Amino acid sequence: MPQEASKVADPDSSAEVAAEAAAEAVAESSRQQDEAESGDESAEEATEPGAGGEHVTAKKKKSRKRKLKSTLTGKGKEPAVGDAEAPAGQHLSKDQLNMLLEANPALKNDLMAKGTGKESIEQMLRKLNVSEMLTGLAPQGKNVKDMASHEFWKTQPVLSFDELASGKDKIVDGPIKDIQIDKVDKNPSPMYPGFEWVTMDLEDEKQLEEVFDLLYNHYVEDKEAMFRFRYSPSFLNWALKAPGWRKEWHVGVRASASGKLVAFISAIPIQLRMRKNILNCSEVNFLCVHKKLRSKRLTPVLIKEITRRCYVEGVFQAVYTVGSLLPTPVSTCRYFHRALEWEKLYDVGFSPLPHGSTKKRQIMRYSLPEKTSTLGLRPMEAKDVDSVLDLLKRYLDCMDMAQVFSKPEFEHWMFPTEKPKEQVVWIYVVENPKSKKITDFFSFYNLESTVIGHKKHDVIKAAYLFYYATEVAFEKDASLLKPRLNALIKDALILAKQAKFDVFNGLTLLDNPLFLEDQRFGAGDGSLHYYLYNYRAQPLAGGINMSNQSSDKHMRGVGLVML
Ligand SMILES: CCCCCCCCCCCCCC(=O)SCCNC(=O)CCNC(=O)[C@H](O)C(C)(C)COP(=O)(O)OP(=O)(O)OC[C@H]1O[C@@H](n2cnc3c(N)ncnc32)[C@H](O)[C@@H]1OP(=O)(O)O
Repeated sequence: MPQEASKVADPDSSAEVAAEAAAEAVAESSRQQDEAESGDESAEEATEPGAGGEHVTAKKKKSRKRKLKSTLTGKGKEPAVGDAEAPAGQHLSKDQLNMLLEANPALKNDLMAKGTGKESIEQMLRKLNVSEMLTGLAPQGKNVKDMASHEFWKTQPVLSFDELASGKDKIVDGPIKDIQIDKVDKNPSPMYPGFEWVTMDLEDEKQLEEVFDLLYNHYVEDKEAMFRFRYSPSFLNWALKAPGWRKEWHVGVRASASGKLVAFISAIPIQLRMRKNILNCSEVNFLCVHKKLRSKRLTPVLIKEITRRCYVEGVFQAVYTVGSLLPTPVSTCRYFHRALEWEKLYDVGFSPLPHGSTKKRQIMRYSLPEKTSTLGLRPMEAKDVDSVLDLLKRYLDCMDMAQVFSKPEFEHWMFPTEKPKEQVVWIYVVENPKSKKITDFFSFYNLESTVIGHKKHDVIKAAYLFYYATEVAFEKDASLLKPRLNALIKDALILAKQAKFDVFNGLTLLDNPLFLEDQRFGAGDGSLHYYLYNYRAQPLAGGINMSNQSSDKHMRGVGLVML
């Protein structure tokens, strides 16, 4: 699952969203400056990482680039970004504007931070265009593309910004495009000259290591490039070989001359329930392009190829998560982080020292008891599988969107029998001491982040909250759920600390808003957008309110945890 590496938002900033937008503006202007300074030629030079002995003249490179662009986009020329105007806010009714604000909680916050007090939010809204409204990044609109500027995405079967803006109540859940399997191309799409497609064989440790290396050096970073996800080979082995996995869905690109792996995209099959409909779906993840091959439009080629490989297998829908805004999220969740080793997180720049606080006070704030307190809590055992799966299924039925777990899938994800080199997932159950029934469970997985260029620490060890469920969720008295979840998650924090994790991360999905604040999770600076491919659906609650804060009034839309 992919996403943006998030860290704790600085609570001292007057409006974190505005700060985030400003940081993006700086990054954008430095990027433009870089481009202006480096010129086309050096960018060309950069397109062949590790291409070893291959000798290509600058002229040849230019003509190759032109040829490529037309082959890959199917057009001779791509219109410049921003050629087409998005519909202006003025065309929307008050109801539509309100609906947009509701669909995009970050926006209101942003407008309030930017407002002069003279204009109402509604007046400010009317000055924006639709895509700006949807993104919540309105004041930095130049970083946000409207639908027409998404040269690739506007050609794909995904919900457009305008469709959402024209009224979410009008959206009827269902496939966008009817795919005729016999018309699907049996051959891979054309690849850039000098590069070639490869189907990675992840049963081969060397090839698994190659994927690890690519991601280790080039995968998702936070906005300031301080941290980069470090998915271990054991993790990748687990994530990419879920029941029903297909080798053909582990797609790589190699530089022909050197054989170096320079790009990757993957999918695994899942059954996804969207409200009442069950979709035979693929979950797309680990899209990565070598840093020196960026902005060459290799991504659309990779996406088209994984799409083709899914279509060939009769899989016509997909789900994926991305940290950045594309057309058009079905939901958006926010990252939250609970410090376990606050001082280390402070040292590496992950957690700020709030104004007026001291290091000592922060360490105290995040201290935890040595021992767990839930009666009957213990590591899960093989004999628990059926009861825990049953509990999880009933709990996930309370969510609008969730994976439909088969027993082998449940075992793979939460109780793997194969013991990897590095432990990936932890799972605990609560057994009622009298009835011996399993009443609750929780799980978390291990995903480290590389600390880029730090003298003292090279890695942050993060536990990510995975699935959990409790019988209390089905009690008539809804007020019982919050204390129960708080007790369980507090124990999860204690166990994660015992397992030497530095931080415990979670999103605003499932019922998480019921405990994030009480368990001292801090809001992160990253969001995670959920997307569906070839499926139109009314937006789902992502656990955040109009001010982008965790909210128990906006829960139970997203029940799918992606890695
Ligand atoms: C039925 C089966 C369907 C299967 C397919 C379902 C869809 C799956 C979709 C994939 C789900 C992946 C889930 C994950 O793994 S999300 C994790 C993505 N990986 C990273 O962030 C790792 C670090 N970054 C990189 O490796 C590169 O920056 C990437 C590869 C992200 C973009 O490389 P680059 O910066 O060099 O761009 P380009 O010049 O090649 O291409 C530009 C075009 O690509 C669009 N773009 C940029 N980033 C993403 C993104 N993360 N998802 C979808 N589209 C993206 C962009 O809007 C533009 O299109 P348009 O705006 O002009 O239209």
